[in-house]
Amino acid sequence: MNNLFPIFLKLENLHTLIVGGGYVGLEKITAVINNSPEAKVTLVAPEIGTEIREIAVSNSLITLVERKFEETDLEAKDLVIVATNDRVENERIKALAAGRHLLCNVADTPAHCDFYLSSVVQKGNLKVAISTNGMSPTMAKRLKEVLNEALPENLEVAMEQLKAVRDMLKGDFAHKVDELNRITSVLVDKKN
Ligand SMILES: C[C@@]1(CC(=O)O)c2cc3[nH]c(cc4nc(cc5[nH]c(cc(n2)[C@H]1CCC(=O)O)[C@@](C)(CC(=O)O)[C@@H]5CCC(=O)O)C(CC(=O)O)=C4CCC(=O)O)c(CCC(=O)O)c3CC(=O)O
Ligand SMILES: NC(=O)C1=CN([C@@H]2O[C@H](COP(=O)(O)OP(=O)(O)OC[C@H]3O[C@@H](n4cnc5c(N)ncnc54)[C@H](O)[C@@H]3O)[C@@H](O)[C@H]2O)C=CC1
Repeated sequence: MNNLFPIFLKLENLHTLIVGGGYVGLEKITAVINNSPEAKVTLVAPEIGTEIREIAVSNSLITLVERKFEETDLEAKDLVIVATNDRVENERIKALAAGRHLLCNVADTPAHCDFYLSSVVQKGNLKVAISTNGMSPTMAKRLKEVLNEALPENLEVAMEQLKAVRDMLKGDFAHKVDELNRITSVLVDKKN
């Protein structure tokens, strides 16, 4: 049973702190920017890898802070991703974040995460997020590849057309729902 509650965040409205600038820090900032190119991100670490520096050079919304984490880094942040190679420090940062009611992900310790990052299938406006409840990130990555192949490319056109119908439909909410269900029933009708 997977009890995680999935939501889609508008990271451009939030300020995300990433602690750690190594391999995992790079993975996490890449995931953030690929999904939300206008995300406001501050990354703090004494050693910041060249790939992260390159990403930051071309993105003015990313601030790099080249030193160890300090508690004041949590000020005015909404979301925290902790990815240092110091487990004890990761745990301390998580506790400080919790003290401020900040949502926190600790890359190497699922038990200390308030949220997990997901594997993401993107087709235009469609986005499918996958979680294995932390059981196997590799399975999530593979399923992403399977779904990416399986989902048709023309979904974007279908979504645009449905949006046009949706914008056009007058009447009450129940009527709209009925009409949209009727038009899209072909998607779920069993063959024969
Ligand atoms: C719990 C979670 C917390 C979190 O990080 O948010 C977590 C935890 C851990 N990951 C570990 C390892 C790996 N993680 C990946 C990859 C991804 N990990 C991601 C998410 C999550 N990873 C969350 C659960 C997601 C879920 O519910 O399924 C993805 C989906 C999203 C992302 O990170 O952006 C991204 C795939 C993106 C994509 O490509 O689609 C790979 C594979 C690879 O890199 O190719 C490996 C190596 C192989 C392996 O172990 O499977 C370890 C052991 C560390 C160690 O051994 O030291 C832990 C800690 C532990 O499990 O104890
Ligand atoms: N969830 C996941 O997907 C995975 C998690 N991990 C775990 O993530 C952790 C980090 O791994 P890597 O990025 O490969 O390590 P790394 O050695 O490449 O980078 C560590 C980074 O943490 C920074 N750092 C160390 N102390 C700090 C402090 N006090 N404040 C701020 N930054 C600090 C370093 O400067 C460096 O930038 C490890 O504990 C590892 O077990 C590893 C693989 C996958």
